[in-house]
Amino acid sequence: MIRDLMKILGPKHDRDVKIYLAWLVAYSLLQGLAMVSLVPVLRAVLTGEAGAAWRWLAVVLAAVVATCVARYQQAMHGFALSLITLTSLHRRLGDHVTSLPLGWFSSEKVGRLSRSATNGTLMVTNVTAHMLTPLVSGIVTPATVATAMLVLDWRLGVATWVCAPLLWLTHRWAVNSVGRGEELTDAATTAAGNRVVEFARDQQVLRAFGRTTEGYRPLEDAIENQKTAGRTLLLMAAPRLLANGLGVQLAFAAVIAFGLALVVNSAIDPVTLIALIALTARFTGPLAEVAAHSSMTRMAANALRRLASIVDEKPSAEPVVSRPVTEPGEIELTDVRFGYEPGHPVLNGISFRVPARGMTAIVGPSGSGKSTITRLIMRFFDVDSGTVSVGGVDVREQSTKDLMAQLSVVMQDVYLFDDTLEANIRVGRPEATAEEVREAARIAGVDEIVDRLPGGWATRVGEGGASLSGGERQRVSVARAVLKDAPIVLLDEATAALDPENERYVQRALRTLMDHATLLVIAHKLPTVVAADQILVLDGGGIAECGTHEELLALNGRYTAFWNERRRTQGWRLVSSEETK
Ligand SMILES: Nc1ncnc2c1ncn2[C@@H]1O[C@H](COP(=O)(O)OP(=O)(O)OP(=O)(O)O)[C@@H](O)[C@H]1O
Repeated sequence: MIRDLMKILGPKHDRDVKIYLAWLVAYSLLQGLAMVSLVPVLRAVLTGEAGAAWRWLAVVLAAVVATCVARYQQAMHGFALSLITLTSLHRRLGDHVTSLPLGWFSSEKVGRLSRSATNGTLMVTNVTAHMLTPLVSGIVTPATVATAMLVLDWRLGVATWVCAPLLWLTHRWAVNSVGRGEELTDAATTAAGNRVVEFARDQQVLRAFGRTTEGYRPLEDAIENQKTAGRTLLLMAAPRLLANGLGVQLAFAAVIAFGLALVVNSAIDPVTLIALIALTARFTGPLAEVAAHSSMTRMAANALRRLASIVDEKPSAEPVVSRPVTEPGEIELTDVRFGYEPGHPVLNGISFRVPARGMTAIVGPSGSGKSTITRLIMRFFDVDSGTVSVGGVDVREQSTKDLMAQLSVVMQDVYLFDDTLEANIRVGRPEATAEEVREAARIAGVDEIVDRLPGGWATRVGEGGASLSGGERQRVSVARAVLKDAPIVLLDEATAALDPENERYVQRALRTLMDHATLLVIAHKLPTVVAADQILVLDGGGIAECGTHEELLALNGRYTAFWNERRRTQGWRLVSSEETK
């Protein structure tokens, strides 16, 4: 738990944690000593030695004052650490997450991150403020008392130490069951949370297929799993926690019974026994408190471990020195093998070169790995073997900043921030002047959207660009690429037909981009394919054919089949629309 806490707070706060722990241990030790010093007081009172009683009372007082000072110090340091956790953990998580490879961001991981960043952080804030104190004092104070018992009466001391491992074992047994149960409920809660988000996001599809009234099976299953996990936690943990509390009281009773047996056999005088019973009663208090806090402590330990596991995730390997680009605008893949999961290769030793300037189109059946190629070029994932070079240099030898400076990306799923159109275009190059932003907007046809919006340039576009149509969002994305003016543009052409107006704007912007950039297009439309300087036909994890449109048609192979298929589909559409007029 402490190791995880240090990990998530970072090395900068190691010293703060150590000072806090030192005060906490000092407080727990002093608390034990204060309890022990009560024994001679009691003994003196019971035997009527007034002078000794006053002397020992002074010792008790001194021990109590020292305990209070240590308690105050540990509480203040604990609260200070809590504050540090609250203010710095989100930043630390944010900084770390931005260094992770983009392949890490699956919906399951993002769901877990969001739960850790909210509930987890609150839980961790409580660790130093409240939770560690009963845990540490619940171990150190009884250990101090039990050691002192050895000095006061070795037989009762040994009896107390014999109980300790048994108590520890029942405690671990109870706490581990809480931990396991909590892991199950956390996984089930994360899954249910993800399903709720999916249910809300996909309302359009669900309603279109009438799936909202009869219920959405995956969500119902996830909620049912969550209930089962909660019940399992309760059934697993409650009896064991009860047994743990009972164990503490039984140990207390056993030590008293043993002491009484010693008195009966005249091995110890009754006065000492009464004093030691008073001490044993104080001894069980902190233990009972550990038992009472054990489930919360275990949950906090799990939250700490989950946060620590995020901080432990390896950032993308960045080179010590980023190698400068040697062939601006060029992309080359050499014998690249890659799969998302071991044993399921997507690309099987693929090699091709995209020369600077001009347009290269990638075509191929769905699932053949077209988008995967663009992800490898952007280094969202690292190849299993082979090399991906951008600008003449292996992407692994370039810093993310240098690599991304060479690339503009226009994907099908355009995400817009809930901000103005201007701010959304400016994402392409934040330092661009207002004129440059307007010029990029004009080239991509965004100015025409602005004219129609009630607030003009100042209109907010809603979360994800919800107030714009798909075609309009793509125009904004193209404007970003125009503004960025990177030497390479990766474009995933929209599969859905854009209306002629959007199509015209997007094509015009692409021609502008092509004037001084390399265009690598995942092409879905025949005019784009025909206009390409080079066409790569992807199939079976490799390049099946490569050449210009004419060269590939002459081969009469896969490309010809693809071409004929697309023309037939397009022809069918034309006829169909004619007929409906
Ligand atoms: N994040 C991922 N994790 C696991 N497998 C994936 C992931 N992304 C894609 N795949 C799998 O990799 C294969 C290639 O996917 P990719 O998206 O590159 O195909 P594509 O040719 O772009 O398809 P489409 O034309 O339908 O977009 C597919 O079998 C797909 O299921």
